[in-house]
Amino acid sequence: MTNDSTSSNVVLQIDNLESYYGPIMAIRGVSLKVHEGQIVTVLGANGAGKTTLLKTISGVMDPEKGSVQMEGTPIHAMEPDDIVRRGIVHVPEGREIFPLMTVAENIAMGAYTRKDRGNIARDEEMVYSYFPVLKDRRAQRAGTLSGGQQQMLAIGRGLMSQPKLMLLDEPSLGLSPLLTQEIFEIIVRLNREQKVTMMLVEQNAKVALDAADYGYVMELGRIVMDDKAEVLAASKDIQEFYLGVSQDENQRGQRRWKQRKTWR
Ligand SMILES: Nc1ncnc2c1ncn2[C@@H]1O[C@H](COP(=O)(O)OP(=O)(O)OP(=O)(O)O)[C@@H](O)[C@H]1O
Repeated sequence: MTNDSTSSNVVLQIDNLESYYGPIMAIRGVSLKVHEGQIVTVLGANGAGKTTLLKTISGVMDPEKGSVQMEGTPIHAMEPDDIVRRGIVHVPEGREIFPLMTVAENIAMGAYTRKDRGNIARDEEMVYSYFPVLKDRRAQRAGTLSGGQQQMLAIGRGLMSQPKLMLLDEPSLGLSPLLTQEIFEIIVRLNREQKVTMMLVEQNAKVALDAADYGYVMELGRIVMDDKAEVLAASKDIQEFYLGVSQDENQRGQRRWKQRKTWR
C-alpha cells in the first residue's frame, strides 16, 4: 500500500531514508509520499522517530542514506534556509517561538527567507484572520502567551514563508482537548483555503486521523503500516495501540469505546 490513490502531484517523496544520532539509528529505511493538497499524518509513540524524520526533511539533520525529494528535486543535501525558500516550513515540537519578542515581531520573522517582500503586510493580515487572538495581542511578548496561543503563533509564523508544505510536529502537545480541536480545525481550513499541503506528526491518533487524508504509522524508526486515514482509524491494530481500545474486552470494550468522547 502506498499513498497513490490521488492523481495530484507528489510534493514530497522520501526513499529509504536513514538518519543517526552518533551510533543510534533513529530512522530506519523510511519511504513515504505526500501529494499536493493532502494532509498526511505520521503517527507513533514517544521515540518512534517522528521528530527526527521532520528534522531530516527540513535539513536540520543530514540523512546517512536515502533521499528526500520535493517536486522531483533532491533536497536532502540542502541547507535549511534553502529548503524553506523552496516551500517547506517546519513548525517544531514545543513551538520554539522567540519569547522575548512580540507576537508581531515573531510573525515578521517568519518572512525572513522571502524574496518577494511586497505582500508581507497582506499575509500578516491573513495570519491574523485565522488567529484573531494574536492580533489582539500583537504587541505582547510571545513568552507570555498561553500554550495554545504559542502554538497558533508558531503556525502563523510558519505561514509567513508562503509554504507549499508545512511540517507540523505534534501540534496537540500540551493542549486541552478543546484547544486541540480548535487548532486542528484551523489546520484543515489552512489546507483547504490557503492550499497548504500538511504533514503532521502526532501521538494523538484520533485528532490526526480525523483531519488527515492518509496516514503512516512509525515504530522504532520504521514505517510499520500506512493507509487512508479512515482505513487506519477503523483498523484493529490502530484502535488497540493508538486509540486505547482493547480487543480482548470484546463487547464491553467496544461499548466503552463508543461511549468515549476522546480516544486518548
Ligand atoms: N539528540 C538526540 N541524541 C541522541 N538520540 C536522540 C536524540 N534525539 C532523539 N534521539 C533518539 O532517537 C529516537 C527517535 O526520537 P524522536 O525524537 O525522533 O522520536 P519521536 O517519535 O519524535 O518522539 P517524541 O514524540 O518523544 O518526540 C529515540 O530513540 C530517541 O531517544
